[in-house]
Amino acid sequence: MGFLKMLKTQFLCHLIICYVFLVSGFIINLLQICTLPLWPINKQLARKINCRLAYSISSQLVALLEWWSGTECTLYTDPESFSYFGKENAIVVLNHNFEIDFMCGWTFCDRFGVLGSSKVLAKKELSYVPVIGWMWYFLEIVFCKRKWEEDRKTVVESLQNLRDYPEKFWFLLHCEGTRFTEEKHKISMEVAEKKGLPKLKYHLLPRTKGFCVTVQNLRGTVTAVYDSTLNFRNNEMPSLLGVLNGKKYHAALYVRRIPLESIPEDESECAAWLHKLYQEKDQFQERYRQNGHFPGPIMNAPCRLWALLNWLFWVCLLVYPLCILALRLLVSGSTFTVLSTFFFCITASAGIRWMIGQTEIDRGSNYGNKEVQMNNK
Ligand SMILES: CC/C=C\C/C=C\C/C=C\C/C=C\C/C=C\C/C=C\CCC(=O)SCCNC(=O)CCNC(=O)[C@H](O)C(C)(C)COP(=O)(O)OP(=O)(O)OC[C@H]1O[C@@H](n2cnc3c(N)ncnc32)[C@H](O)[C@@H]1OP(=O)(O)O
Ligand SMILES: CCCCCCCC/C=C\CCCCCCCC(=O)OC[C@@H](O)COP(=O)(O)O
Repeated sequence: MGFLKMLKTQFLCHLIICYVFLVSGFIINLLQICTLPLWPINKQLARKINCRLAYSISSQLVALLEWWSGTECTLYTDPESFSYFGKENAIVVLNHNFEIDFMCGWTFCDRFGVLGSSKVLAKKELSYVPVIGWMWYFLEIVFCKRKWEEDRKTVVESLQNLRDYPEKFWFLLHCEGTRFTEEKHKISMEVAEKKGLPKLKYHLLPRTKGFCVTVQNLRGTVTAVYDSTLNFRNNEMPSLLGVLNGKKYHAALYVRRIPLESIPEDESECAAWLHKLYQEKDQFQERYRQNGHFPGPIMNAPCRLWALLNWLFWVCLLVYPLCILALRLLVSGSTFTVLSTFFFCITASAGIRWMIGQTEIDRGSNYGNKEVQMNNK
């Protein structure tokens, strides 16, 4: 094992990375709070500032993926679609099988300059996660409880809010609503059977309501749907802990650009359209499993230096005071100070472990684990 590779597995390195992420994150959350008085005066300026502040947080995870773990993210798409990326607002439909799919998504957002403003229909629980969840309030992320009767009003309102957003954005939808597990897959295929829909091998049955309402409310604001299918080479099952340990993964993303005009306006036709889309996605996954690549040429979307520069900036700013503090602590010799610092570090580590746990499928929700009564919603 090379020295650098060994260094990346060291707990002390992880502690420093997490410390930088947490402290910089809290500083940015605080700055975001400071923008509150600006919202009623100049909403568009407040939004633009918050996009830049959010970039400073989310790009740290991009830097971790690209520069620390060296993960390769390959983009399969046609040149025509490629020419639109980053130049228009779009709805991204992505499969939800991997613990780091959000990091790969963010990486592509960064490559096309829409990372700060990227949006998602996220489960409400994520809004309580420190740093990222709090940052999302200021980005006007759309949250849902995954209970349609309760969500309908808030989701529509949040989507309508985005109609005058001043920055180009991608709106991410994991239509499966939860991450793939064998158990959830079995149950969702029972639902598919009852609905007379073809079975899917690699996806859960998509929930159509969120997609239809998004298309309805963002018509005229977004111009296309990016049907995106993600997989990893050699059945890799990547994790955030793996990335933190410097493990290199190989992601492949296949993107088809579908103009929004071609998506039916009628709700049941729109739902049928989405089911057909997932049947096609399933075939793409099958081909990837068999051939090791997606259809379409590989397009070169190079990673940018900004994520790394932002990360280095925070490291320089925050690691020096940490060293001074540690040194002072050592020379102070006060048992009380040493013990309280020790307990503070343990609590912070437990906190960060809990945050990482949010990305782990084994600790995922029970949503989709039981079949919801059909026609009961
Ligand atoms: C060039 C590069 C291109 C792309 C780059 C890629 C990506 C980058 C883009 C942007 C990045 C931005 C941000 C990323 C950062 C972080 C994101 C991370 C994660 C957050 C994601 C989440 O939190 S996912 C969870 C929350 N989101 C969703 O659930 C969305 C999908 N869900 C819906 O749309 C739902 O409809 C709903 C949530 C709106 C409502 O939920 P509800 O449960 O009430 O659903 P439904 O009413 O729809 O469900 C009932 C219908 O489902 C049938 N049913 C019943 N049981 C099941 C079952 N077990 N499985 C499947 N279906 C079932 C039931 O029969 C009902 O059917 P109907 O026909 O009657 O509707
Ligand atoms: C710079 C390095 C920083 C290292 C430390 C990182 C600490 C962790 C940071 C952020 C954790 C929160 C990330 C939130 C994104 C998780 C997205 C996700 O995948 O949510 C799952 C949801 O879709 C479905 O949930 P279920 O499958 O129903 O359950």
